[in-house]
Formats: sequence, structure tokens, C-alpha cells
Amino acid sequence: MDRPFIFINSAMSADGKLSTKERKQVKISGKLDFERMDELRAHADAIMVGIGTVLADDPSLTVKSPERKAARKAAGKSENPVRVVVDSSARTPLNADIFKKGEGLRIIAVSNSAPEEKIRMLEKKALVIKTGAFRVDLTELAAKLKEMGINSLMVEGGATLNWGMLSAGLVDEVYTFVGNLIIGGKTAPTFTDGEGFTENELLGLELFSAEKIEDGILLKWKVKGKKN
Ligand SMILES: NC(=O)c1ccc[n+]([C@@H]2O[C@H](COP(=O)([O-])OP(=O)(O)OC[C@H]3O[C@@H](n4cnc5c(N)ncnc54)[C@H](O)[C@@H]3O)[C@@H](O)[C@H]2O)c1
Ligand SMILES: Nc1nc(=O)c(N)c(NC[C@H](O)[C@H](O)[C@H](O)COP(=O)(O)O)[nH]1
Repeated sequence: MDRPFIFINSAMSADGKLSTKERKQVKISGKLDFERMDELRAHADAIMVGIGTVLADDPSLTVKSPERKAARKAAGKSENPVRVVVDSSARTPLNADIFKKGEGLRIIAVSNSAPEEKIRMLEKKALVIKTGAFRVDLTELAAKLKEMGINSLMVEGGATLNWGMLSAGLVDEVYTFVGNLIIGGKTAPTFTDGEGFTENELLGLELFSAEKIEDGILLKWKVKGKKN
């Protein structure tokens, strides 16, 4: 395959929302689900988020457990997976936590229409990859990551990037933790936003695991391709 193995891991409310209508982060996962997420991060070659998530949550995307960081080191890897931001217009703030915290390569994926001056500033902190005219070409980006030796890629949202990856046929597996709360709001981000599929484009999934974790449930799906 000319791209890495790609999976999405997200936490959503019982009504399918990723955050509130103000795009404010909500604690959906409990301690055990955050531990599971840390384990997934520690085993991934790279983690990817959209610029919407960086602007809303300012995540560091680092491995948290000292034991897992040490295990990565012992295996000759950096403490953290490569951190990738999909950011067509190069809006990533220069003081974002992904730059401030932890060691390891950062990649900012921009489009060819991103402002050159901002790209030069980002290049002091990260590798900048340009693909696509106005929007990052996710297929080309995935192929470039593979060329760099990235064999497993964990996508951590948000709603628009999930759509971009799923609709481009770039996702092998989807892990959704469904938490014990309702967020509501028709403008609150859901697991997959974007344009949405029409009736005859729907994406089929196969459930391969359902596990109760604290007061929620973790569902694991394989992506099977077009449903009909
Ligand atoms: N609960 C969770 O697990 C979880 C995880 C991550 C984010 N979130 C939430 O999701 C929200 C952010 O989601 P969002 O949808 O606003 O932003 P996002 O993180 O999905 O980023 C979207 C941006 O990615 C960029 N992009 C570039 N090329 C693209 C392409 N080809 N396809 C798709 N996107 C492309 C665009 O600039 C787009 O605006 C926040 O509220 C955050 O708290 C929740
Ligand atoms: N798995 C998960 N459960 C949640 O309940 C929740 N709100 C998020 N939200 C994802 C979001 O982007 C977080 O901000 C990053 O998971 C934080 O990452 P850092 O700790 O900064 O590395 N993710």
C-alpha cells in the first residue's frame, strides 16, 4: 500500500458530538479511555489533527506516560510520534503547544496557496509539506508520510478532518469511544462533519469489537468501502 495503516480515534457523546456548539472541549473519556488513547499514541508512528482542533483545543499530542515514553526511547524512537497538523492556510499559531511540549518531529501540511511568509516562520519549528492547490491533498500527504517511513497513522479529529480522510477512502479502522453524556446542538461538531455522503455513496463498516469502559463503550470498526 502506498500509504500508512490509518485509523481514527475519537471520543463522542451518546448523541455523536465531539464538543459543544462553541467548540469547547468536553471531558467525554474517563481515566481509562485516556490511558487507552495514550497507548495508541505510543504505538503510532505519527498522529494527525486538523487545524480546527489545534485552534480549539491547543493539544500537545504527546505521549503522557513516562513508561511508554521510555519504551519508545528503548526501541530507538523519539519519545513522541511525529505530530502532523493539516492546515491548508498555515494558520497554526507559532506558540501552539505542539511546538512547546515534548521532543520529536512536527509536520505542518499546507496547501500551495498558504502565505509564504507564515510558511517560512513555521519552517523554523516544523517540516512544512505542501500539497493541493487550495486545500491539503490528503491522499498525496498520506503517500508522502509513507515515503518518510511512517507506517501507522493515528487521526485524532476533528469533525472536518475525519470527513476528509473517510471520504477520500484513506481510513482502515475507526475507534469511537461513546461517553455517558448528551451535548446537543445542531452546530456542535459530530464525529464526521464535512459535506456528507449522498444515499448511494454511504461508507460501510464492520464492527469487530465492543467493550464497556467505565461508563461508556468503545466501538471498533473496520472500514469496508462503499456500502451498496
Ligand atoms: N472528542 C474528540 O475526540 C475530539 C477530537 C478532536 C477534536 N475534537 C473537537 O473537534 C472540533 C474541531 O473540529 P473541526 O471540524 O472544527 O476542525 P478539524 O480539526 O477537523 O480541522 C479542520 C480543518 O482541517 C483543514 N483541512 C485541510 N485540508 C483538508 C481536507 N482535505 N479535508 C478536511 N479538512 C482539511 C481545514 O482547514 C479544516 O478547516 C473541536 O471542537 C475539538 O474540540 C474532538
Ligand atoms: N479521546 C478524547 N476524549 C475526550 O474526552 C476528549 N475531549 C478528546 N478531545 C481530543 C482533543 O483534541 C484533546 O485536546 C487531545 O486529546 C488532548 O491532547 P493532549 O493531552 O494535549 O496531548 N479526546
